[in-house]
Parts: sequence; structure tokens; C-alpha cells
Amino acid sequence: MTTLFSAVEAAGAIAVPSADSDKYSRGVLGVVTGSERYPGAAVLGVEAASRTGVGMIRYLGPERPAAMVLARRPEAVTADGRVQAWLLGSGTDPERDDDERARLVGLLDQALPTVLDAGSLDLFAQAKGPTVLTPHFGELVPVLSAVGVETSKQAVAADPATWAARAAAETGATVLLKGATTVIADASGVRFLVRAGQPWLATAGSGDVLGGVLGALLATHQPALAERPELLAELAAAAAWLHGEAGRTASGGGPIQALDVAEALPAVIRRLLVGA
Ligand SMILES: NC(=O)C1=CN([C@@H]2O[C@H](COP(=O)(O)OP(=O)(O)OC[C@H]3O[C@@H](n4cnc5c(N)ncnc54)[C@H](O)[C@@H]3O)[C@@H](O)[C@H]2O)[C@@H](O)CC1
Ligand SMILES: Nc1ncnc2c1ncn2[C@@H]1O[C@H](COP(=O)(O)OP(=O)(O)O)[C@@H](O)[C@H]1O
Repeated sequence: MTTLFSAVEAAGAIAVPSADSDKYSRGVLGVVTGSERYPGAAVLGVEAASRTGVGMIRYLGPERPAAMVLARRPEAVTADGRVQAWLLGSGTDPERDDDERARLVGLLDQALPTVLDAGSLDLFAQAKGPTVLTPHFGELVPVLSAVGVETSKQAVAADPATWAARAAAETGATVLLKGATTVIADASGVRFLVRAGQPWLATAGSGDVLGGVLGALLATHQPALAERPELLAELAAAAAWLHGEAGRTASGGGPIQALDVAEALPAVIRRLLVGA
């Protein structure tokens, strides 16, 4: 069944720490994003995840984006270690060498909750855990082509719900198809439509911020996801809602940049939790 996702549902997706929480029990997000060409995508995703609330972020991408991430967020850890969820692909190139592919496939073999964005969308068949694909209309076309379904960006734009559901059915992943209305579909069909945002969100890096929000929600719900697989689509919808509301809050009717959206997240979450 398809429903329009609401603020009350989004509030339910926030993992609020308690007196016995520590940084590990809250959830650690592993991030492999950014590249020499698009280092900023790494900064945007890490910033958004940290503003959504997570115990720790391990940024494990290339050197240049790593330096930029640390300059912006000294809280991020660049050493290997335990993680509860992965955010892969924003700002990366799917034309990777064999070593990089083997490394990413190794991460996916861990069967942890994973966001596959942008340059990692092609790895959906290697994902073993609960996986959300986060394509825009253009990025959905090669995903579908990889499973033998030919379409076009124009066709997807004309009927996003149908194509999101088709992609979820064919790939076995949960699909968050970005747009003015974001569609979330899983194996049961279209689950949620999210219309929280507004057109000022159509700005470079906005999707990288969404990836960070969703990564944080997956990392903070890893045990629950193992017990309740349908939660994956709920968290994807919550991420789209928080992203949209943060965009609306940051904008106030005027222009915004992607980093403004990330910075507005704590205020949005505070309003949800304490009704302020
Ligand atoms: N500051 C940064 O580092 C940024 C990095 N970015 C990264 O840049 C890489 C390439 O991004 P794009 O796929 O946007 O590449 P392009 O901007 O090269 O676009 C590729 C194709 O997708 C279409 N397209 C782009 N956005 C669309 C949308 N929202 N709806 C429908 N069609 C759309 C374009 O028209 C084009 O045909 C990704 O890895 C992304 O994460 C972008 O997010 C922009 C900001
Ligand atoms: N017209 C619009 N109205 C509302 N939200 C939009 C609109 N256009 C894009 N968005 C949102 O902005 C984000 C754009 O993501 P994406 O296309 O991946 O951009 P980028 O690659 O620059 O990060 C998505 O979350 C999408 O839902």
C-alpha cells in the first residue's frame, strides 16, 4: 500500500540516545564516498550523517576527500574498524579498477545495511544485506538496464512510481527514487511517497546530503533492520522527509546550497522530538 509519509512517522525513525548509550551502541556509519573529481560529495554526506545523529562516522574514502572531511568534521574517524551500516558511492566513478571493486564487494559481503548511491549503484547485485538504492531519474535507467529492462530518463520522469516499483522487484533492493516527489518502493511495491521538500532543493550536492541522512538512519537501526526488513523502506522515507523538511527550513523561501540543508537537520529533528 502507498501512503504519503508524515512528520509523525519521521519522528519514529529517530534513534534517541539513552543514559546507557555509547558511541558504538548508537551506531557507527562507514562511508566510502568522494573522489579526486568530486571530493565535496564526501564532505556533504559526512556532514549530513553527523547532523542526523550517529555514534561515529568512519570515513574510508580516498586521501583528498578524507582531508576535506577531517577539515570540516574532525569528529570523523579515518581508521578501519567495526561499522553497523555503509554509505557507498556519492561522488564516485563506477569506472573503478579491480582492487577498488574487490574492496567494495568485500564491504558488501559483510551483509550490513547499505546505501548505494551514484557511482556505486551498479553494485546492487553484490549487496548481501538490506540495501537501499538512491538513484535520480537518470541513474535509474542503467540500474534497470543491468537487469534487462530498457527504459529512458523521460519515461521514468513520466511515471516514477511504476519504474521505482519495477526496479525494486527486479533488483530485490529497496529503491528511493529522487525527485520533487520521492518514491520509495520495495519488493511489495510502492510503499511511500514523500513530498516534504521544495524546488530550491534542486541544487548540486543535495542528493549527497540525502545519502548521509539515510546512512545515519540505517546505522542507528541495524539490529532492528535484521528483525523487521520492512523497516528499510520506512527509514528511506524518513530520510527523504528529513531532507525535504531541512531544505524547506534552510530555504525559508529563498535559495539554498546543499550544506545549508545538512546544517538545518538538527533543528528539524529537535522540532520533531520536542515539538518546539
Ligand atoms: N560537490 C560535489 O562533489 C558534487 C558531486 N556530485 C556527484 O557527481 C556525480 C555525478 O552526478 P550526476 O548524476 O548528477 O551527474 P551529471 O550532472 O553529470 O548528470 C548525469 C545525467 O543525469 C542527469 N541528471 C542529473 N541529476 C538529475 C536529476 N535530479 N533528475 C534527473 N536527471 C538528472 C543529467 O541530466 C545527465 O543526463 C555523482 O557521483 C554525485 O554524487 C553531485 O552530487 C553534485 C555535487
Ligand atoms: N524540484 C524539486 N523539488 C523538490 N526536491 C527536489 C527537486 N529536485 C530535486 N529534488 C531533491 O534534491 C535531491 C537531488 O539529488 P540528486 O539529483 O542526486 O543531486 P546531486 O547529484 O546534485 O546531489 C533529491 O533528494 C531530490 O529529491
